[in-house]
Amino acid sequence: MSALHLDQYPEVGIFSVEPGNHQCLQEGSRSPLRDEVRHPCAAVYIQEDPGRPHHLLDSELLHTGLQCFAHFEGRIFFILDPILTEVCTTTETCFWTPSDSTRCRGHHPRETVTTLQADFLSHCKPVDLQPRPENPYSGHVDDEREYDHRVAVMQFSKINLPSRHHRRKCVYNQKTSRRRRDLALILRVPLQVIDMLPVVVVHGGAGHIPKERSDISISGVCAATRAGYVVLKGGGSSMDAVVEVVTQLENNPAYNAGRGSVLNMKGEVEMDAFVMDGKTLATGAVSAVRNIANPIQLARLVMDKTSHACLTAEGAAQFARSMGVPEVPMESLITDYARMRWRKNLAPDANPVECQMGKMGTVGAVAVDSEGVVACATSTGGILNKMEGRVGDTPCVGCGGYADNNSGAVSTTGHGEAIMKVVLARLILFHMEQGQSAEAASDSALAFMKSRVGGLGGVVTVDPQGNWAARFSSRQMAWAAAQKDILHYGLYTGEDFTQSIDEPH
Ligand SMILES: NC(=O)C[C@H](N)C(=O)O
Repeated sequence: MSALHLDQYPEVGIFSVEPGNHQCLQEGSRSPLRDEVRHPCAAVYIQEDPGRPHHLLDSELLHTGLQCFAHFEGRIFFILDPILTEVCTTTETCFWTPSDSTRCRGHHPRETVTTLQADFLSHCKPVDLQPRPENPYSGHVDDEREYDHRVAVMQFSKINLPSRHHRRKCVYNQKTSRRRRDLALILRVPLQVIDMLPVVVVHGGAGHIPKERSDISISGVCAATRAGYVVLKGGGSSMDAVVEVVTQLENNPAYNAGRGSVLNMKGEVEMDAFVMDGKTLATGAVSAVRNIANPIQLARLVMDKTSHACLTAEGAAQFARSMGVPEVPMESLITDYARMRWRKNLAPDANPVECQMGKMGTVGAVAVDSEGVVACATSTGGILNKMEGRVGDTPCVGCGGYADNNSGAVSTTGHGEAIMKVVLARLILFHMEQGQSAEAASDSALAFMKSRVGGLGGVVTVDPQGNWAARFSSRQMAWAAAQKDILHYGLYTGEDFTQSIDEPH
């Protein structure tokens, strides 16, 4: 029998109710995931498909599933679908089919299973789960995708643990797993995930937004947020969603990213962009790139197509050419507004601080998809009248953004030099790892940046469960978030307007 290598499937694993509590694991379990238990997770019960044979999964997984049956107290998800057969097709051993009743004879406690099942179900309430965008096991199975759409998830409000007697039977069944009828597959899915996901949170830059530009700033982030949410609801990944959002904002001349970027000392556009995938910690960045409409897409190509984390200036341009990314004239990226601000800042009586504040408008997004994978994307033209070749915080890992499924994702905006000094995005996730909420962690890191280095900025933050925050220490930050078909948005501190996601802004 070919074994299923659990470590290849980060979403399949053993878990305990409390992070760090391994008591529910079978003694002597050889699971490679044994030490990776960090989050409260969901257990999944897979009912047999009446029409199909089940195949035996790796017996170790069966064992751990049984342990879960015996020890998991409350709050369990069961998937009533033969999704497991997707996994099982990698193995040869036939497990059980309803027609194959001989295998249920004798020692198989059929009634026990049925009773347990009825008992479980009587304490279940259905919860919607989005069809999974991509079959995580698709490398092994190609004809089973239809099952994705048949997943029904039940959340327990209360569960009666099997009696000792039942447990003993289960243990027996571990040894004779050919006769087992019920399989438990355990997914590392935080329990709250089902309700709160997917979610996308977007910013259009922290700073001081002139009154006449506040409406377009807000409507732009709202429109981009909706677009990102559509991607997520359609089963797209969080990475697809954040890249879509940022691409839209780069194309919108109201922001300091892509078209609309601020100009450097020489009156030219040089842009930075960054993406990060929380599942693998893969990153991609470009810095000081010119003549490209969507630096965020180039950053994603760096992540996907190279073994590097960041390409800069001419090297990035060469890479873009090799990838067939079209070059655009710099003029097409420069708006009248950007040129006006640049000139104003060159005037002898210009107040450089005031001018800097007026031009903020870096864009960024974080998202968690239905699979619980987090991602971030950030793109900027940098700061006004910067020196040629200046690289800001945006493309630096942990500064302009960070994404890690173990803690969350952040995209930042604000004074890049200050953000780099405190490694703002990673600092926020550090606070979250210490137990702070997304909101509290964002506030404390921003407060630290202000007090320690005098820097102002803003962030959007999510945790893998879908809790999110849009926080800033600057006067304003255009932001929006979409979750549970509701659009949230705001510009000044304390604002959180809501409307249905379908309502035009
Ligand atoms: N507006 C911004 O967010 C600027 C960006 N953080 C930079 O310093 O490059």
